Amino acid sequence: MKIIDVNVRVFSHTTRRHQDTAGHAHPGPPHKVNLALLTIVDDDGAEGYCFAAPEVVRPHVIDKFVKKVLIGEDPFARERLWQDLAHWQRGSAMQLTDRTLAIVDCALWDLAGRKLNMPVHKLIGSYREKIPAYGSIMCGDELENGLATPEDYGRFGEMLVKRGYKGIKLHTWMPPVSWAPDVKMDLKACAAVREAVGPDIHLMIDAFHWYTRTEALELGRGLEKLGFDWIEEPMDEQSSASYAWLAENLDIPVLGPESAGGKHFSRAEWITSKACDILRTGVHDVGGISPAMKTMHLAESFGMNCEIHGNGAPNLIVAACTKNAKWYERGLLHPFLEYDDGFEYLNALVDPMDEDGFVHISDKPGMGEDINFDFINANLVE
Ligand SMILES: O=C(O)[C@H](O)[C@@H](O)[C@@H](O)C(=O)NO
Ligand SMILES: [Mg+2]
Repeated sequence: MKIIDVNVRVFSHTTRRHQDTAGHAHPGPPHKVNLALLTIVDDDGAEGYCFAAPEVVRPHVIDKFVKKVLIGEDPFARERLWQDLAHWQRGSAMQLTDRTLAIVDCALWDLAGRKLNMPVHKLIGSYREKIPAYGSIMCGDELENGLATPEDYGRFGEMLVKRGYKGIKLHTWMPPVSWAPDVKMDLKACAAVREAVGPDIHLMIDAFHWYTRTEALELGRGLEKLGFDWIEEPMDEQSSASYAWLAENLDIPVLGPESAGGKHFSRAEWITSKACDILRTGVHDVGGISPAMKTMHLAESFGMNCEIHGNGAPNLIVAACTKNAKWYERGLLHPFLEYDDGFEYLNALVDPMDEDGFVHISDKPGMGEDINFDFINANLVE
């Protein structure tokens, strides 16, 4: 078996999610955005797919790196192909990113599953068929009755509990919100949600990513009084020493890193430097399902949980195949958006959640995405 082609289709679809200047999502009017579908084809005609931001799989990256490594190779040689791509990163002038490695790794897993008519989580070795989800709320905003006040967060927390969530994570207010960041307002929003949902719902925070050590300490101490499960990314994750200081000075578990580079290698350093109590990984953060699984196993070896960043089929697969993730991050959520409406390019949600707050893992072949190829091919932009 050999890979004979790697191609990218860019298509447009309609969404009400808009990105702010920090890359965080907020609701807005329907608008068209572009998305890419990477396809890897082998000489039997089997195909594997993965969705990506178009710039992550732009022609330069595909032609100069991905095709050079993959074409002519065995599609089942995922580990060697990942290692080969990873070794091309250093000389790529930062053009070959972990995001691209993630897309390629996922598409290779998808090809294997579709070819063998097996779901990927069973190829890897399934641990569970369903997992509890926490509702991951969008960053705060200044929209009337949106997420503009602590009371807005409290009301939305109540709505999420009624939907079945047993855990809720707040992303609080950050620039470009005019008056953000503000530790005291963060704590007011957290207190309003705790008041609204009661003591038995698990609560977490993912705060402004650039607080100082003393601001993060003030936030953490306040969360301890509110019985939060963890504090996430309150400071720049490029300083693991700051997180080691914070973890030393707080009782509430410190979780990370999410956005720090370095794949599973840097996450090993976060463990040995005691920079976190709960580790974090994410398929798109560490370069694919394969390195995300390595990160989960690394954490397990140290008796640690590792929480997985982000929604979507690849992250759900990692959660399905490991014991030491407590949650699936379902989101991002907002009072003005109906998450269960899904997307035009998928015929079904990849992460349906029952009324008890469990997301059920698909047994469809591959990554389990029911892709609407007719929609994609009818909305190509390039
Ligand atoms: O834009 C981001 O930083 C992410 O979407 C982030 O808001 C969210 O996914 C996250 O941090 N989850 O933990
Ligand atoms: Mg986060």
